[in-house]
Amino acid sequence: MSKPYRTTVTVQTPATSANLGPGFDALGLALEFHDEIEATVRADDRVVVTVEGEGADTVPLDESHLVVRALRTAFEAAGERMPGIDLHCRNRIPHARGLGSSSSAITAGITAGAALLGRRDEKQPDGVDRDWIFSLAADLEGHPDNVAPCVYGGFTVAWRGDGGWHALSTAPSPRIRPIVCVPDGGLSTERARGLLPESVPHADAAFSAGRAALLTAAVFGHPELLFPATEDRLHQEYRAEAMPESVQLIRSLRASGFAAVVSGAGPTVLVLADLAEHGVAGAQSGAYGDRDQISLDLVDSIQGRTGTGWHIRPLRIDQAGVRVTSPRS
Ligand SMILES: Nc1ncnc2c1ncn2[C@@H]1O[C@H](COP(=O)(O)OP(=O)(O)OP(=O)(O)O)[C@@H](O)[C@H]1O
Ligand SMILES: N[C@@H](CCO)C(=O)O
Repeated sequence: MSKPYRTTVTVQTPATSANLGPGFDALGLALEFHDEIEATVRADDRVVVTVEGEGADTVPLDESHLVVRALRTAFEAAGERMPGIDLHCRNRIPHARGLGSSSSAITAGITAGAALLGRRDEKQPDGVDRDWIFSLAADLEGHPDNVAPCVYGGFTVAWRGDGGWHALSTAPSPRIRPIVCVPDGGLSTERARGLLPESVPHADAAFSAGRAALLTAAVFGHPELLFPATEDRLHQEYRAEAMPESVQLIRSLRASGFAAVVSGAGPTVLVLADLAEHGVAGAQSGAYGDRDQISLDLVDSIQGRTGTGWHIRPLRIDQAGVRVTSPRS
């Protein structure tokens, strides 16, 4: 017999940027802009989907909708029959741009399922069972580097080992300000993964392992090392033919000293700016001057290189990950 479900839940999920240069399929960062879904149990068995914002004209509204698949995954994992549901999606994360829209949809659906089922982790202040959600979401996505920051927030390292998926989430240095340059056109992760070779030269693998290790040090205490720490030889060049403008922009930004990388599978370009480097006196001691003004100056400076067709946005790092905003615990 099925449990009595909660009737309505609202869930927010952050955008994410994966890879961060050398951390292919492992490193990720949660960004402070969010999708939101509201799921309400219906009296009948129907699933009714409505969408506003990004993807409203393109995503399917039937059982193949990614959030619905994720909801179903949560109910099946709990051994429960999924009830009929009214699902309303407010999408702000653009699709197929390298900002983790699919991980956001998957995480939102599984979290809503967990909340409707009344599943809780009593060790967490907000009761959200993030480990359970992360494990199911990483299985559905197939790689964990967007899902981990989406679920846990902050800067994450994720991997698969004994006992399944694992992730470590930590707060990066407050000196780091992510700035995204989002183009109008998209590129699916599936296509971008199809461009990767079966194997890479040992020297390139060694180079990338070293840079990924350096990046974790840069993110925590040494943002002045972000420029060398974001060099990659595992994926960006192999995918260049599918996003020539992004690769061109990265070259131009790096030539001017910006730590610029492809965000996720692209084609968005992510700049990891060190506010101390671009800021005013006192930056090293933690007083970075007017952070918002520095960000605007950086945007101006980046805009000078992009030309039209790019949306440039300074963002804060989301430290919370997925949230059940209603009902609150
Ligand atoms: N909110 C959503 N609702 C339904 N489907 C979605 C949603 N978000 C993403 N999708 C599906 O996922 C696809 C995009 O996923 P894809 O993995 O290609 O890119 P991404 O997740 O935006 O970028 P990346 O993985 O590089 O960060 C969309 O085209 C759509 O099919
Ligand atoms: N690591 C993934 C991130 C995008 O989902 C990739 O680059 O294919």
